Amino acid sequence: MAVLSAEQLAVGFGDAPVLEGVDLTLQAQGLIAIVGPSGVGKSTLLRALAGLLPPLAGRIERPRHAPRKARDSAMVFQSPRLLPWRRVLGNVELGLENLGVPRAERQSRARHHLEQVGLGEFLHRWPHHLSGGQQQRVGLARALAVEPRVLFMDEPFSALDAMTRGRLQQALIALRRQTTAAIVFVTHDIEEATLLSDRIMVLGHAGPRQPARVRALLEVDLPLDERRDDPGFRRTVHEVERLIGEGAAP
Ligand SMILES: Nc1ncnc2c1ncn2[C@@H]1O[C@H](COP(=O)(O)OP(=O)(O)OP(=O)(O)O)[C@@H](O)[C@H]1O
Repeated sequence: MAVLSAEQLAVGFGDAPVLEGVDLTLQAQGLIAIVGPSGVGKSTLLRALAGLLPPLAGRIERPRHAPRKARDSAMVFQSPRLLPWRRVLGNVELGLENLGVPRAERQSRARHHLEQVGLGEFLHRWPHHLSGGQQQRVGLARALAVEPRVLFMDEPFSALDAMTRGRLQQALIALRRQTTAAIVFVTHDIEEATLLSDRIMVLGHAGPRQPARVRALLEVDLPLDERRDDPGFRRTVHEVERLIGEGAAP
């Protein structure tokens, strides 16, 4: 089921597009990774798709469904931006308060999503008593709790050490089986993109003073479990590296 579609989207600031010609359809339960060189417009595209930045051209459609106490989308950033004066549970309940969800339901939804990210034991901790990886898990639970149709993640694991990052990648792979949200995941890390996604959108600069373009949209047809061990994993990583390394787009 399509939860969002974009057609010939141009995004940028003022009247100058940073990126143009983006066609994209997001399906429930899919994960698309967006990769490309620094400054190509990955975060700008994410913000436009999330409705935080008006597109300069093109159309974004978000099919409407029956009203429910949920959000169309939620964001997870590099830093989780937790409220220091609220405990873990209170931080996750926050978005549900804004949706007008009654207290008992709020608490049970927040608990459920904290358990989902492996933090069932930490409900009453203060954020500053958590590690960076645990704080990022709280941010993820907070985003999941509003049951978004699309979950936007902007380099969510890039501030973490390699081991914590690996654990959170595995947590996200497990989560994909339990959520119906479509996930859009911006990353610099091509291995991470290949590990997590079923499609990879490669953005590329098209030339000096020209807006960037979509260079390729690859299908990643590999099993989610033990994906690194599949011979197709390296092939896909190399293919994406090659696409990013290419000069000007045709
Ligand atoms: N608020 C803004 N006003 C004007 N230009 C901006 C603004 N934010 C970003 N830009 C410019 O838009 C372009 C794309 O930025 P964006 O952050 O989307 O790139 P990115 O691909 O996410 O980069 P990185 O990988 O380094 O995070 C850059 O040239 C950047 O300087």
